[in-house]
Amino acid sequence: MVTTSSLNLVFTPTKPTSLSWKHSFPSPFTTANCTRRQNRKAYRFVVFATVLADPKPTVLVAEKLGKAGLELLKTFANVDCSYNLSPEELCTKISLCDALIVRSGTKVTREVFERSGGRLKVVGRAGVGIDNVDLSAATEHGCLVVNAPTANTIAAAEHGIALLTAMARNIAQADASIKAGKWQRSKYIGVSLVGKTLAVIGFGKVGSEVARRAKGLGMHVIAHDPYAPADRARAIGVDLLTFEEAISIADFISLHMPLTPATSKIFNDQAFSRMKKGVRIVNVARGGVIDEEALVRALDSGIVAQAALDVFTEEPPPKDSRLVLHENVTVTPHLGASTTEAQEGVAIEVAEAVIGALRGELAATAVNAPMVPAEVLTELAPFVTLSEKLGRLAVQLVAGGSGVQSVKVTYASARGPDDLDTRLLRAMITKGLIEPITSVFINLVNADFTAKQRGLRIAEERFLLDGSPENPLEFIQVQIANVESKFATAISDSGEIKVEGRVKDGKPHLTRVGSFSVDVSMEGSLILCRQVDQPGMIGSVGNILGEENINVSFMSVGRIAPRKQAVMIIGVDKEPNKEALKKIGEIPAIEEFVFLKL
Ligand SMILES: NC(=O)c1ccc[n+]([C@@H]2O[C@H](COP(=O)([O-])OP(=O)(O)OC[C@H]3O[C@@H](n4cnc5c(N)ncnc54)[C@H](O)[C@@H]3O)[C@@H](O)[C@H]2O)c1
Ligand SMILES: O=C(O)[C@H](O)COP(=O)(O)O
Repeated sequence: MVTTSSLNLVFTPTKPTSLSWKHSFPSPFTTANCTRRQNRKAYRFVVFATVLADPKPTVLVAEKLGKAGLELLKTFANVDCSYNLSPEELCTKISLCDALIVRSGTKVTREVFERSGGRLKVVGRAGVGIDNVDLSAATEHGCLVVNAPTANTIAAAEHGIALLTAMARNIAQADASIKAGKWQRSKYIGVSLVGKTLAVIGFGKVGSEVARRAKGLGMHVIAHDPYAPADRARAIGVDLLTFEEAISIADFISLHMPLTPATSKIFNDQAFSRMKKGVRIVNVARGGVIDEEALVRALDSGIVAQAALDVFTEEPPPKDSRLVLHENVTVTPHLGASTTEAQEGVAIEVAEAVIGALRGELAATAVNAPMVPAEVLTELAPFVTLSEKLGRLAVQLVAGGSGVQSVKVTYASARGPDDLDTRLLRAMITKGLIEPITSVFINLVNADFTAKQRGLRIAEERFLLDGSPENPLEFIQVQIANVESKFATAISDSGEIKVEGRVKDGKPHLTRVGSFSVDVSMEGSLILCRQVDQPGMIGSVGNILGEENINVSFMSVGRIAPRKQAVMIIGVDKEPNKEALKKIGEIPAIEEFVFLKL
């Protein structure tokens, strides 16, 4: 069975390679089972290797982080805690940093990535919302973004409930009144929650915890979330409705979705006009999901009786903000995640993720890389190495390399397409294809972007084999179409450069070049020769290399038939000088040859 898809990945590196892994941090594959604090079974990601001159990386912590997280970071990195940096100060410092940790108060803009000069490898968001990080720019610059998605969930849910109850009983206003010397019992009559309908918009981690707690208060809870599984809602006794249905029947609305282009100002004049008169709104998500001027109009007209807000479009909001000063509005300064417990948890969660990413380990909380289950990664590890080497080898066979635009990758496997996740392999082939001909560093994050930018199209094919699906792959074939080769032998009968490899005893092997079957371990550097098949060839080439003190690690000959043409592959420990290569080319029986670095 053959299926085809074009390159559509965001992703990358993995195991150290001689080009990309020059520091002594442990390999991602030997440390894959890093411990995570909570709920970490789900997914891990292959991140990347960094090239660091200083054995210790530098982590810039730009906002206050819990002590335990800082201590953890200090065991691994030089930690620079510089709070309240101006945008310009951040951009100036960033070129000296391998990682940056922020909360919601720091805008990590495109300029930050540009000014990092490629050194910034990971941005850690000590919290959930990543709307303050320019994810596209991070991806384009191959910078991983990780967050701390679970440690502040309960704190945010509790804050939502605190605002809900405080708003319903006018706690903040009554407190201010009594402190101003007044005693206004009839002014601050509240409303009851029991039996009222609460619409939770965004039924994720925080939303579902709010729903659970609101049910405990005797409320009827409904929710809207286009992506939430119905069974999760059912399990808590919550009906999932459309946006219009949910907002039109609710007495209270609590917001818990991320700020995205789709949710920006979703609560606008039109939405408010559909609500029940006297509705009450809580927002501990993001200020930007509400059109704040429209909310002021809705409060003035009485459509919205009260609002309790922890988040604002601009933080801090302007001192004269009509919304903040409105008598029916209760506000807190983005305190949802601000409990001692949550901040310690978030700090550890983000510190672990950042350290793991800098070590090149598999990170569980990446937000701009594809999710690949840990067990898949472990199984595919040797094929990951093979993929990169095949890409690296194939592109070096192209005459003038940079004209590569159309690549076909064939995966031969006894597994069905659904049982073989090839995203990692495809990215490593991309890495192998692009890195030798550019100065671009390719990793899990930017492989897709870089390939697209270069107009490189990678089509994937599955070749379904009979037999046991125990081994994920039998072989991988990389073909480059519409190019000339500097080693004509690598061109297959159908006109493409073709190389094929397999994993043998856990090691990558080159098993085909063009139409020739070969079998060599893919290590170090290779000399590929096409020659007339005759005795003494191995000795002739070996002598020339010996004279230059170049160690030969292996030799392999593949031939069509005795005394006809053969392909000889010689593994060498270092690059022969020009003179030695010239002498090899002058051996009469050698028709063509090429030197390749793996
Ligand atoms: N105030 C705070 O201090 C604080 C603390 C934690 C989280 N938050 C914010 O709360 C929000 C939720 O956090 P979380 O941890 O529950 O995230 P989450 O990813 O677990 O949940 C978000 C949910 O929103 C849903 N969603 C996406 N688009 C939607 C749309 N158009 N309409 C309705 N639902 C939509 C998603 O499907 C998801 O289920 C985020 O914006 C986060 O930044 C704020
Ligand atoms: O998205 C979040 O995690 C919260 O908004 C918390 O933000 P903070 O880290 O700035 O408190």
